[in-house]
Amino acid sequence: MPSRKGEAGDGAGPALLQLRGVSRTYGERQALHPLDLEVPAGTCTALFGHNGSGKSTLLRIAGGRDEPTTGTALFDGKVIDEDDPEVRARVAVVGDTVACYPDLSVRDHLRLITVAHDVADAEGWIDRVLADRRLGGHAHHLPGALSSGQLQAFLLAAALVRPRDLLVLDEPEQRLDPESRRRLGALLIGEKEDGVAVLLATHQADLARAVADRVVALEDGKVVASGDPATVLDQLGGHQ
Ligand SMILES: Nc1ncnc2c1ncn2[C@@H]1O[C@H](COP(=O)(O)OP(=O)(O)OP(=O)(O)O)[C@@H](O)[C@H]1O
Repeated sequence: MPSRKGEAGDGAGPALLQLRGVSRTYGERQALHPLDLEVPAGTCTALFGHNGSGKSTLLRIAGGRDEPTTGTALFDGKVIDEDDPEVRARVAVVGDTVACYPDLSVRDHLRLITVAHDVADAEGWIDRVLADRRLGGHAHHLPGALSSGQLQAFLLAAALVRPRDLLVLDEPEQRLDPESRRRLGALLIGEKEDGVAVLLATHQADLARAVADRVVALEDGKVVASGDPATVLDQLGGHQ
């Protein structure tokens, strides 16, 4: 992966991501009740829950794209602020949209990201990430010409051509075919081996079993189960 600007540590110190008493209210709606969550470097936590259970809300806070109504969200010991250059440099977020320029190709988008993050040997990284995501034949296409699964792979590629110590992903398995899903699992295991802290929301129990060290189940914005994947997923019936 492109060299990181910060060091993730060896996992022995405080967790890279720490949420303490974090809640989020939208008007009258309590999307998240106060919760604590820690994701150490080199580990993966998977959020599980039905539509509307609060997963994306939690991910937005963890990625610095939203602020908690109460509580504190810390990245590497500092309050997460999207405008903090360190957060921008070290936290990569894979959401369900990307700010696309309709006239720029897939490769040009990825180039812009590598320039912003000062990545050495950018073209080499871009080629590798495109090939790994099975987008090699689409480098010169415009985003509007991608299928929904290819667009999902492109969103992932945008996070992978840049350095990162925390990777936040919102249902990255959506719209991927079986081979791309298999590669996604292998990718996330590789991220952990590289010392990256991974936080993802998923509806796919198999993915959580394969990559997560911890599963947190949410229901109506509350944590209803938390622990090792086998225990929590069995408790949930393993088929949410
Ligand atoms: N910007 C917003 N304004 C008002 N309510 C919101 C907003 N964002 C989310 N909500 C509400 O907060 C609750 C949690 O939504 P959230 O998107 O976090 O759920 P989710 O678990 O990610 O769902 P899904 O699996 O469908 O993506 C929902 O009831 C939703 O309607």
